[in-house]
Amino acid sequence: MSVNLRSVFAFAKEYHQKKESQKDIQYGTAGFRSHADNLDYVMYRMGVLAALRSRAKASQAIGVMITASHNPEHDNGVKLIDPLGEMLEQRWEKLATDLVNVPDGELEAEVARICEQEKIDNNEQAKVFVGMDTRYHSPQLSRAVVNGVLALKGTVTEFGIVTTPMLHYFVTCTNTQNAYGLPTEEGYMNKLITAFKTLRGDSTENGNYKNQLFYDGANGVGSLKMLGFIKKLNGSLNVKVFNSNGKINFKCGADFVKTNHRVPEALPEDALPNGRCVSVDGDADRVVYYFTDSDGVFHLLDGDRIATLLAGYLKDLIEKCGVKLEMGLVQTAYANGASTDYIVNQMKIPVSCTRTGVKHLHHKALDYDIGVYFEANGHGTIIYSNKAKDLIRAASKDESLSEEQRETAKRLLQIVDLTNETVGDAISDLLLVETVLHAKGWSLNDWLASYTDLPNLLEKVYLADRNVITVTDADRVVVTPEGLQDSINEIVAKFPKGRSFVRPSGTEDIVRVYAEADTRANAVQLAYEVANLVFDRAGGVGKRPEKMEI
Ligand SMILES: CC(=O)N[C@H]1[C@@H](OP(=O)(O)O)O[C@H](CO)[C@@H](O)[C@@H]1O
Ligand SMILES: [Mg+2]
Repeated sequence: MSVNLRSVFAFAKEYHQKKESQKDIQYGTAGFRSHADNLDYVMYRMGVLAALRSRAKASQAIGVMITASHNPEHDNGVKLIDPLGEMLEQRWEKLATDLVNVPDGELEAEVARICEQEKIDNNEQAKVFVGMDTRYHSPQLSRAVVNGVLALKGTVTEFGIVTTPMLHYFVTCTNTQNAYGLPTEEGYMNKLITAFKTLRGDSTENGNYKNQLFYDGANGVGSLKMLGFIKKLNGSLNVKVFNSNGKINFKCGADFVKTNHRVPEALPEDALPNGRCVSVDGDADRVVYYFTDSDGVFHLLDGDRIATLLAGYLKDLIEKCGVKLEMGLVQTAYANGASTDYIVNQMKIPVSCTRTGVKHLHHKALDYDIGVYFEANGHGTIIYSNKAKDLIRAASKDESLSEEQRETAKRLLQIVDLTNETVGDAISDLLLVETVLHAKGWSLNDWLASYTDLPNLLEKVYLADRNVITVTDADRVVVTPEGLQDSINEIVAKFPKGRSFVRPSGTEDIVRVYAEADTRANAVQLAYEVANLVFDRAGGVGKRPEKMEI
């Protein structure tokens, strides 16, 4: 079979045209994201690119996930998954951006250019996996991706509606010849549930830990899949699902809860007070915990908190079974300063800070034998090196160790199985958190007591062009406009424990302002001053940023 690149253009011109009015878009923090109406040609071209990527990677499977995660219902998006389940290599993000932005008439030449540059033989097999979230426009956009792959004579496997982490998992399983697990929904669920049940044993309650979880599915694929899990969990974890049938992410989901610092709509009455609640986002790769206490006060346990809980527990198990492994924790600048302080000074675990976006965290976490990485918004996982897995496996069989040490090593092996190492996975993460809370006999209040968050705020500022702001040093320092960083520093210096930074979002047309300080009033004032400074110095549009309620 020989592939005629002209057909890529002919197909596009006939069925997936790019209008001349389409503005350039960029492969951002998590792929392309936009209003669903603007995405047909983007999807088609990403199908083309995925086929090319597969050929460039010795015909291994490449994933294409259609989702706009935590964005509103009218948005959609697409991200590519590399052979080992990682996010697309950054060099190819640039190719993706170039391919999407050329006019139809230049498409054939652009594809030829990529083939030449990347030494791609279009007669090789191309294998592409496609998955989508529950948005009503996802099936239609999925057709466009499939057509893109077929235009290049690749083969497509459609997984239908799946969470983003499930598709990452399927890609990894396939490319490891099933060593990581079976690339089916059944295989994924069985792997997690078997490990979870083994870790939990017969008792489902322990100390302050109660076997009842309230689960906000963000009206997305996360609710659908959790309903499937519940059947297989057989009561080993009681989960009450809510927000399973409405508008995706609307007044619910992990992003809503984290950003607004309040419970989602439709929280069941029996979750109050003190019920253990959890929210995932629209594609179920993020998770946050929360509860409302007897005085009606809301408490959030976010990604920073999850990272400390999991890392602390792993550290204890590793020490107990006596294997020598270096563990590290990776955060972004959005991590609460109190969490970083706690990890470094109390837990004595090394911490690194990377740019926003899990691909950066994941990459850094690979430097450790065991790398725990989480964004504050609840997106993260744990990765275990082969060395770590080998040493733990050897310890589980080592007759020179005590029975207790061997059992601890076995427990660690189950924890490894319960982790979706390919990417942050809300369901796997929550099963890990439940396992640790259960083992410790902790309520959420016990967990909350480990450290106290600094009051913090995340604000949005609208600019004519958000890209006038460029940043460095893991997003913490503004490079342009010149002088802006000095002015931010002057404001920050006025607030005890003050910290604030500014960066353009990679998923929305906004600039984000983060602020934290010793009191809520100070954090609010700091965010307000920095947001207005950015508005004035960087070309703000629309209404000036207002002061958030205290
Ligand atoms: C402050 C924040 O939460 N930013 C999020 C958000 O990215 P932005 O580039 O900030 O829009 O979406 C990303 C994808 O889900 C996620 O990785 C990241 O953490
Ligand atoms: Mg998401």
